[in-house]
Amino acid sequence: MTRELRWTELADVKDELAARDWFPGTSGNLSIKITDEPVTFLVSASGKDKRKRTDEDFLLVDRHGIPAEETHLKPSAETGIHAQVYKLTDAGCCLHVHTIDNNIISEMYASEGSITFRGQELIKAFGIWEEDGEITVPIVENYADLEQLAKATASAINPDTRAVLIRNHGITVWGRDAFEAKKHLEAFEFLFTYHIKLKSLNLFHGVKRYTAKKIINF
Ligand SMILES: CSC[C@@H](O)[C@@H](O)C(=O)COP(=O)(O)O
Ligand SMILES: [Zn+2]
Repeated sequence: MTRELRWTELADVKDELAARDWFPGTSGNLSIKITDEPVTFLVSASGKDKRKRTDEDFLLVDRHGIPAEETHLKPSAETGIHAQVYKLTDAGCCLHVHTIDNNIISEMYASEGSITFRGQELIKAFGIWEEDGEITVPIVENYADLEQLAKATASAINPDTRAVLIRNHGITVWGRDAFEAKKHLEAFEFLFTYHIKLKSLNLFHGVKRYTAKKIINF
């Protein structure tokens, strides 16, 4: 596929995620691989309003995340994380979004260092078809030093990893192509929202039961 087609593909994904309001306050970044050897990829320019579609949304960078061509554009501040994902996985596209739900999950399970989902139909979106299939998302600290953050993300990635949560920051998720990366992102966000809602309901019913018992006791 030509670079122009890949650009359009990534711009279309960006529009779809923007329509979900997954880029608040210029947060988030996206990339798509262009060549394999050596690795080059298009990455979103830093600080842009990702809801807008322009000719300056992406720039080409090398495997280290350094611009591969003369440009006045600055690659995303988190390009180093994308570079690690391309180095360590078979990813063809990598997406990073900040949502309230992925932030809540990252904070709830930060001390455990990961969250594991099981018993959910949507786990099949990750190509896991076993009856008792499960998927684990590692959680790393949100280091202000972006090189350290990229290293922490890299060390959390193993062959089964499809995404990494950064504590109170967001998710970085990938797939072999743009379609798969978006599918994985949507599936993870579904699992996060489901988990938070179920936990809130349990909490609510727990409080109600507790209150009822107290009233009876009085
Ligand atoms: C404006 S808050 C978000 C940023 O600090 C960063 O985490 C982010 O996701 C976007 O950075 P960017 O450099 O535009 O790719
Ligand atoms: Zn971010």
